[in-house]
Amino acid sequence: MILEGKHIRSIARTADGKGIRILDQRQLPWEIRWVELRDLDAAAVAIREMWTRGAPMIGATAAYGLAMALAVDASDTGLDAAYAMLVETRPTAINLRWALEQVRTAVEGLPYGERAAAAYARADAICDEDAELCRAIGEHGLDLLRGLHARHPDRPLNILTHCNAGWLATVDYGTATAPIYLAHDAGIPVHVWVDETRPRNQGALLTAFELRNHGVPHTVIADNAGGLLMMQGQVDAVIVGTDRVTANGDVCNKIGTYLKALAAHDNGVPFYVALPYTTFDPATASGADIPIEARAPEEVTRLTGPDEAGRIATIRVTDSPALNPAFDVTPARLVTGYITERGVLDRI
Ligand SMILES: CSC[C@H]1O[C@H](OP(=O)(O)O)[C@H](O)[C@@H]1O
Repeated sequence: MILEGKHIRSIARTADGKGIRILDQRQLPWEIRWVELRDLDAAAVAIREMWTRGAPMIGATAAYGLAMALAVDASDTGLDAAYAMLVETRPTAINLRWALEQVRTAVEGLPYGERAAAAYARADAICDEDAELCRAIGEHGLDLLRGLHARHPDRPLNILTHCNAGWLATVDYGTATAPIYLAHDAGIPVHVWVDETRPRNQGALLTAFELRNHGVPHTVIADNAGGLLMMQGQVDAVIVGTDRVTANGDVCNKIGTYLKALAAHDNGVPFYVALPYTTFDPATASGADIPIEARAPEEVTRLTGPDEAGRIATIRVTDSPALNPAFDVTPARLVTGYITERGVLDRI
């Protein structure tokens, strides 16, 4: 999306076409560091260690990771080994498995010498498709926000979002942010309450960075402040992204999303989930069946970032044991609607 005044995507092929170029999101917003991933191992590390993250972005990176692997070993054994390594990097976002299956289907049955090119082509198409899907999510979400703003045209529309479901989490536009960007660009005054999103602070670090670059008014809040704001009538709608929506409409998303949905339900605030259908997983019956990624306790017990002098420091939040589930599940009954490329749906 907009970065340093230019419209760019969050992932692209390297100049020689063999690798990919992504932003190392661990350094944002303090440093805009583009990195080149040039083989399978680099792609796996980047996903597992969250250099790059967000369901569609994880899928796109994995797709190219498989292509890079096939450029080295296009045998069935090599394909299976690369697939297994990539699919194990993060268990929750369905886009990872979906994208790997797309590439595997595109190459299976081809002569070994044609597989790498077919894999790169499918990965390219996944990126182009994702950008278009997210733009369409934005268009349908724009209609929704236009209607919400018409109820009180005298003041900005206040949207609360959790984590980062922005263009950094996708190839372009984002999912939850796409309607926000399009509404802002259409002249609808919109303000965003940005949940900091402990423990990795994707909201305070990444969503706030995106909104600043796009010129969208926003305010970072502690995760625990959203309920009060809703009770005070300061939130017109909640829009979040998702890592997987199951057959019954349950929504898996960053830890803390469920608590926002409960507060929204209790205060009559509409709660929307924005997703491309590539994040819909009809093969999983309900949220109870989704593997919830458990990440390192140190993400909770330590904080790392620049001090006032710009020196990177790590502080100890606590020396006690910590539990760090990365996602939770919001039951479909708490979801007002799903903003998709096919429209805003009251059921998926
Ligand atoms: C558009 S998918 C965004 C989704 O992914 C994030 O998870 P993570 O930062 O761990 O990759 C979060 O759940 C976002 O809502």
